[in-house]
Amino acid sequence: MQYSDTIGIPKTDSSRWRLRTTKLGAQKWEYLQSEEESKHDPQDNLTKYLLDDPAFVPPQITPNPRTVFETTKNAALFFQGVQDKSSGTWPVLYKGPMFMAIGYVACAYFTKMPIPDHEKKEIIRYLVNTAHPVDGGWGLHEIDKSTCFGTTINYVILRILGLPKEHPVCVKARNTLHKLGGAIGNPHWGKAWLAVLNLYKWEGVNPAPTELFALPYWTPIHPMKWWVHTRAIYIPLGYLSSAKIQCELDPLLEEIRSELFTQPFDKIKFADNRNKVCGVDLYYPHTALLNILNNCMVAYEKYLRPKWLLDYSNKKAYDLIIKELENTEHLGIAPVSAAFETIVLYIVQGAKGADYLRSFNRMKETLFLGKQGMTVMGTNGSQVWDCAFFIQYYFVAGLADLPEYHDAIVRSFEFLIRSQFDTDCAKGSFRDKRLGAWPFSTKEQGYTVSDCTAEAIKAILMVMNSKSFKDVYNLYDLSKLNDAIDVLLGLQNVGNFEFGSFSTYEKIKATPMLELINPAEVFGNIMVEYPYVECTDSSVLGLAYFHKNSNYRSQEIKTAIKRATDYIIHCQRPDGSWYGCWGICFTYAGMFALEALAEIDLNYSNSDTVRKGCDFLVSRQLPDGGWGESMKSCETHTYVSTQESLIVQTAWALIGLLLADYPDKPVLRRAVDLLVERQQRTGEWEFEYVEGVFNHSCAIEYPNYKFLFPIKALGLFVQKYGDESI
Ligand SMILES: CC(C)=CCC[C@@H](C)[C@H]1CC[C@@]2(C)C3=C(CC[C@]12C)[C@@]1(C)CC[C@H](O)C(C)(C)[C@@H]1CC3
Repeated sequence: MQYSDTIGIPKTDSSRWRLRTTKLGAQKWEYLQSEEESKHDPQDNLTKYLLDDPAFVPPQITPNPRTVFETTKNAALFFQGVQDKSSGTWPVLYKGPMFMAIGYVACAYFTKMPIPDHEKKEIIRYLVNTAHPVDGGWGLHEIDKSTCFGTTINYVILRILGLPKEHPVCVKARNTLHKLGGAIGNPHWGKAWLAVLNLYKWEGVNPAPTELFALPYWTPIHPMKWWVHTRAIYIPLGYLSSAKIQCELDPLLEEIRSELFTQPFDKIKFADNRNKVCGVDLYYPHTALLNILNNCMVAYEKYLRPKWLLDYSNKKAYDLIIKELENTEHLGIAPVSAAFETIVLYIVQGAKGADYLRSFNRMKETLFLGKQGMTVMGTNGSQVWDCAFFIQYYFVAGLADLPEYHDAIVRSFEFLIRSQFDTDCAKGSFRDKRLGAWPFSTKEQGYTVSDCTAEAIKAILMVMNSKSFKDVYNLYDLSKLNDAIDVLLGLQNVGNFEFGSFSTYEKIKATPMLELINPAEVFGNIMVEYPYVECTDSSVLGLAYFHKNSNYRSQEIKTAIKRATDYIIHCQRPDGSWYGCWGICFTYAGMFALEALAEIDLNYSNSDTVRKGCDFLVSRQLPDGGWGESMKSCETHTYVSTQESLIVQTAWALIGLLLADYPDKPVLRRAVDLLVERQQRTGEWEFEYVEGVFNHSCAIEYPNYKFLFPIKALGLFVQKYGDESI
């Protein structure tokens, strides 16, 4: 029973939903319109699992396991039982950020594209179920306090989708918004969405001039040297803000205008509030430099900007959007930029424009349904990343050679093969060579990620090295991994910035000083690429595993590994920890770093770095034998424990310690016991707490982690100490 049920919020008939997937991993929810259709097209078991339907039939496992390995096997059986067999992936609701759905809803409203009733109902239901239980607002992410940004945009969604102003959910959220000072205190992206929807005036939004994109590339601050996400957002956002595009005003928008602010809309001096950001939202305040630049830009836009230059630079921005769509099969890199892009396409091409229609349609692949309702995910999924882990961890855990796991591994292996990039990006799109690499989600999304490439290389090789998989050797031409290695080697930072490290999508191309002009206010470290210890660790693992299997670019790989591991050692904090940016937080990074160091044979007994790393983790073990780290660690850059230990983090710590050859076995056994105790009778582990993070301030769930990491941890334990009874 969800909260929405207790207050009578309508919902769809969950038995009518079908999850359609493609061989390339695209996932789309479809709602069957009649009982009749439903009969001919029965709902599968995976969908029932995803919707928490009691009719879900869990896979057959050994009842009452007696040993650690039996426990591991049961978990492994459960997990492969919820694989989507046709694609070889694990579709899951990749949720957490609360600022994604506004893009889809605003884009549909702006372009007058109807949102079907079943989507409307479920999006409303999701928001009702995720509203803060006390004040009814929303934050930046699902476990955040209510913020002006989260509350404003999600309130606007509810209103646009038809929840009346007087509905108690709206009343409660609105009161909270007003207590936060009203929508005037929105950060830059909030203000921008409101301005696009004509619920705010562009003069109250700091400028994002497209002229930047007309600069010659050699300028050190050229936006195409920024982090891929930031530039992908600022290209269309720049277009909309430079051209001051606004949705047609209608009676509903006029009503919403009168609800969002603490003063009448017409009395607000928007221009005076460009820099006003509600205190609870602020994570990354403006620097004095940014304020000066913004003031100059405002003056420039008002008095100096020649029309021809505006047209010229907006045309440049539009061309870049078209290239982005070409490179991503119209998906765009992620939902925020995709929504802004789709509005620009509508402006330029009109309601019948082919690119607009295709982009709008593909946005639907980021919508995902769960038991709380439907929302827009952080990306179009986490398919490649999960598959690469799945294959590797079943090998590491000693499962892959057992016949019962064979077919699931083959399906994922085939998915990874299909997902390797086999084309490069369009000329003039400022993208590096990608041929041979892998993305985080799907090949169509089109963006190389360093660690995803490295983990996929390792997974592919494990299958190709195993006698048990002789039947599929012929499916893959191993020389294609050389292309992957070329891309990966090219991603290492070997210039002035953070020598030896790896970043996410590209190498660092511009100075981190650009963070001084980070305009987003709610995120840290978004302007350029940064070195990430986890990306560096995975890259070491991929390179080292490849190196053991091939002579290709052997010397260069050796050098790259040396440089990367030196970087890992160098970026350890004095207390022995590593700060993690993509998982929570020190535990996640500790695991990856210890694994990478184990790859070059550094362990507890021969390395100070490893010893300190292990001692740090062990010092955080909770009395019940597990680990638990709070999202607060990411925000404050200081280890903050949760009260209860958590299975995913217990598994992370256990993996790190096992791979580092930590000598005190009882410490490890207690963690194993905790994982065993928490396992359900079905073989699964239940969701406990969000696992991931981005940009220091936003939490995001990785629903497959609760299977992948405990399976790896338990399997490693069994490999090392034998199969102990539980
Ligand atoms: C602030 C902005 C631009 C919001 C849009 C959301 C994206 C930036 C997020 C959503 C998912 C996300 C956290 C992701 C990553 C980058 C940023 C993403 C795409 C990467 C690929 C970075 C490298 C990481 O090791 C890992 C592979 C785990 C993640 C996966 C998800």
